[in-house]
Order: sequence, then C-alpha cells, then structure tokens
Amino acid sequence: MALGFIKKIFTFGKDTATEPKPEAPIAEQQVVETPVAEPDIIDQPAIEIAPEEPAPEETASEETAEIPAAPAEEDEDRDPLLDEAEAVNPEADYHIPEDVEPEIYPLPHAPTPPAAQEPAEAEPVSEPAAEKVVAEPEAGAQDGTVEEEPVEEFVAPVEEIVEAESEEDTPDDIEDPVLAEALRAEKPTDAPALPKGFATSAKAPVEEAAPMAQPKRTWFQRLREGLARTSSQLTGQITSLFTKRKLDDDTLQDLEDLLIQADLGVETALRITDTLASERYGKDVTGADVSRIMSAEITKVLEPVAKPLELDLSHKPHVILVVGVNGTGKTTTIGKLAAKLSGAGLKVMLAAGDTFRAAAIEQLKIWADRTSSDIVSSKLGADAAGLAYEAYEQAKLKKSDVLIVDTAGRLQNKAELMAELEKIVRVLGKLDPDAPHTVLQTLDATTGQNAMNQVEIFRNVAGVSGLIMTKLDGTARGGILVAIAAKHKLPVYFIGVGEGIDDLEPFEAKDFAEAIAGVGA
Ligand SMILES: Nc1nc2c(ncn2[C@@H]2O[C@H](COP(=O)(O)OP(=O)(O)OP(=O)(O)O)[C@@H](O)[C@H]2O)c(=O)[nH]1
Repeated sequence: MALGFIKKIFTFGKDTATEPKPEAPIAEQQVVETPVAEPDIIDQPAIEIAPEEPAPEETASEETAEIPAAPAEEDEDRDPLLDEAEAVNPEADYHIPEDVEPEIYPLPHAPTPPAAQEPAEAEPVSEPAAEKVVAEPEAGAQDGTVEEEPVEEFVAPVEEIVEAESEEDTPDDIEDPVLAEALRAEKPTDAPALPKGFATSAKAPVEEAAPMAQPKRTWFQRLREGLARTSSQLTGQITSLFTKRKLDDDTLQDLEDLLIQADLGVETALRITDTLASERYGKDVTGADVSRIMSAEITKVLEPVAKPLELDLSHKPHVILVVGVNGTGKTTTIGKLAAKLSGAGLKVMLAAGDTFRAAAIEQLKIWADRTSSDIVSSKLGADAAGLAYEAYEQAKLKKSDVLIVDTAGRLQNKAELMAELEKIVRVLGKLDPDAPHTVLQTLDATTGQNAMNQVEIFRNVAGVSGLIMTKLDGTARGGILVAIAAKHKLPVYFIGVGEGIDDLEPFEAKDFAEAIAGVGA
C-alpha cells in the first residue's frame, strides 16, 4: 500500500515539474476560516466548511464536513502586544468580522475527466482522480462525516493503478531487443516529479524530476545579478589590496580582515588565507588568484549544507513548519514553495499560523489563491497551536501531501514566541509523533550578522532542521550565508532572490560560491 501510494504521487507528478500545472480535474481550493479556541477574544461557534465544489459532470452533492473541535488547551491570555497595537492604532483592522463566511476559491479551470469506460489502464490516473478515491473514509483517518461519491468516470483506487501497471509487459519481459528498446523509449517511467530542490525519503526507486531545459543559465545569471553587490564590493577591495604587492603577513592579515568584514566568518576567512599562503606566499598575487581560491574554499564550506528538502510523502501530510523573525520572508517563501509543490502535482495545504498580524493572514490567502493551495486560517489573535491542529486535521481529511504552517516571529517577546512555537510543535506531535517533519527557518540576508543570531535562537526554540535565505538579490551581505553554514552546519535548501513566485531556487554550493567570488562569469 505504501509503495502504491508513493507510486501514485510520483506517477501523477511526472512531467509536471517542467511544465505548467497540468490541466487535470483538480479538487477545489478551499479557504477555511476555522474556529480556534481563543475564548478571550471571540466566542467561536463550530463553523462548517462550505459544501465542496462538485467534480466535473458530477451531480451536485451536499457534503459538508464539520471541523472537529479544537483540542482542549489551557486558557491563554490575550496577547498583550495585541492590546498595545490596538491602543496605538484603534482604527487599524485588527479584527476579522466574527460572522465571516467560509470562503471558497474554486480553481479557474476543471477540465473534463477521461471517458468512463477507460479507467486507469488507458492513462495514468491523475492526482485529483485518485484524490476522489482516497477521500473515502479510511480506517482511523476520518470520522465518516465526509461521504464523497466516487466519480466513476475517472476514479481508480491506487492499488488498482499499481496492479494494472505491474501486469503490463515491461521492456525486460520482451525478448526482441529492438522492441524492448522501443518500449523503453515510449514507456514513461515511474520517477517522481518532485521539483528541483526537493527529495524524497521514500524507499521506492525514485529520481529527481528532469531539470528544465533552459533555466540553469538563466538562474545563474540571476544569482549573479543578485549577488553582484556582495561580489563587486569584495572583489573590488581584494583587487586594490593586491595591486603591486607580494603576498606577505601584512597582506594576509588585511585580506583576512576584509573577508571577515564581508560577513564570511572567521573560519572561512582563515581557510582562504591559509590556502592562499600555501600557494603564493612571497609571490605576486592578483585579484583573480584570490577569487579562484575563495570560490574553491567557499564551495567546500557550502557543499555539505546544500541539500534538497526531503519530503516523506508517506506521512500525508508531510508537515513543514516555517519559522523566522518578522519580515524575513516566511509568508512569501511559503507561497513560493507552494507554487513549486502544487506545480508538480502535489496537494498543498497552507495554515495561516501567523495570527498576530492580519496582513499576514490575508497575504497567505493570496498566495494560496495564486498557487491553487488549500488554506486554513483563523481570526487575528487566535491560538496558533489550535490553528495548526485544525490545519493538520483538514490536511488529513483532504489527503494533502504537504501542510505548510506559517508562524509569527515576534522576537520582541522571546518568552512568548518560545511558548507559542513549542506549543505548535507539541500539538502537531500529538497528531503525528514525527510532526513537524521539517522545521524551516527563513533568514533575511540583508540583516547580516543578525541572521546568525536568529539561527541560534530559533534552533533552540523550534528545533530548526533547515534554512532558506531570502533577499539575496541586491544585498552586499550575501557572505553571511557562508558564515552560517560554517557555524551551524544546517542544510540550506533554497535561496530567495526576489519577491516573485519563481524567485526561489535550490541552493547550489558551487554556483553560490562562484557568484560571490566573481568567477566563472
Ligand atoms: N527582494 C526580496 N524581497 C523578498 C524576498 N522574500 C521576501 N521578500 C519581501 O520581504 C517582505 C517581507 O516578506 P514576508 O513574506 O511578509 O515576511 P514574513 O516573515 O512573513 O513577515 P511577517 O508576516 O511580518 O511575519 C515582503 O515585502 C516580501 O515581498 C526575496 O527573496 N527578495
């Protein structure tokens, strides 16, 4: 069954990583305003999720899923910062009206499903079709409140797909080598379609989705442009340092200072100066010599941390908790991640857990809309852990592959932040002992050394398992990523180089090192 599931995901997503989102009958996106226990703020009745959009050619069904009540949590006082904020600006929109209707954002296009007579065998079944199947109550997973009529025309249980495929002749079964080769060329593989930068911990034989035809160069150029300020500042200073000077102790010391000032960190600065000394001591040195050595040494530091974000899709949902200080790009990065995942055919649920800022909730809704992701949100000031609980339940119910939980990042009150994040982790852990499966921290490159301190704090508070550095476009402080890698040795999964939906790329050590050192142009 596990293998069947993995196969379903990967088979479905195949071909989608390199192309626009497939035209498949996608389950409707749903925005759920969910009640979360916060008695001090709003008396929240149980809210029903609005009826689901009927599947194409399906007669409208009236299913309504009731959100299970939030877990009983100890009473928490209203956030004092909220009171302060309201005192400062009573006009501000700190409250979402109590009677907000659950909103439904149907997907713009739901194409006609395949013909009724040709289920799984004709074509690999699409994700939404399988979704209809898995949406049926499953032992221990649902309480039976959702009774979705299977859509005959394009529904095929996952097991059937796997069996149907395994009964087909494989190229290895065919004796004629020419025919076998032709079949190999024709037959699509079962490789998963996880986007670049993600990996799976599944045991099934898997490969990364084929890279897109063009983007490497385009991306590298953009990375270069983004890091141009970091690079030109650094290389300009290095060049002037070595103009008509032989490499001696003084120049080595000057270089070391310069590298430390560029946020690269003491450890990496010493690696670079040591290597340079061993190669060129007493000789003439050019800026190009230094850049070459710098690039090689930085690559060595970064290579161990440049890792793909591993998803264990057997969890369903794989829960990603996103933490970080306000303004470091959490919400934007969540949107960019959701775009990659849903673009690859995975079903994504977002949880607007930054309940401290109304704009953050609205911002995430916009990203959900843009990325065809489901979203669970609550009212301003609601208990974030309760919301995470509800989001997990909803993700389970809707068979989401990935649940991404946004959080507030109030460093102004560390104790409160700690309590909130710990509570979210605790609540998720009750639902799945391994959840959250990934704790991602976003770091704003423009903050330089502050970013280093933030890792320290959030690592202790939330058990950060990997990093995404944002705003590497246009900053002169990109070197901080190297210092953080050397010190914390946490995986760096992606880097952000812009505010756009596509401005997030898998982190690649050599590209980054070359861009900073200004070589390989
Ligand atoms: N230039 C640039 N801007 C970015 C990048 N990532 C995010 N931003 C911008 O940074 C600002 C803050 O981003 P958010 O995603 O709201 O940050 P946040 O951590 O969610 O902040 P709060 O909602 O206040 O907790 C927004 O204006 C984003 O558009 C990036 O890679 N490059």
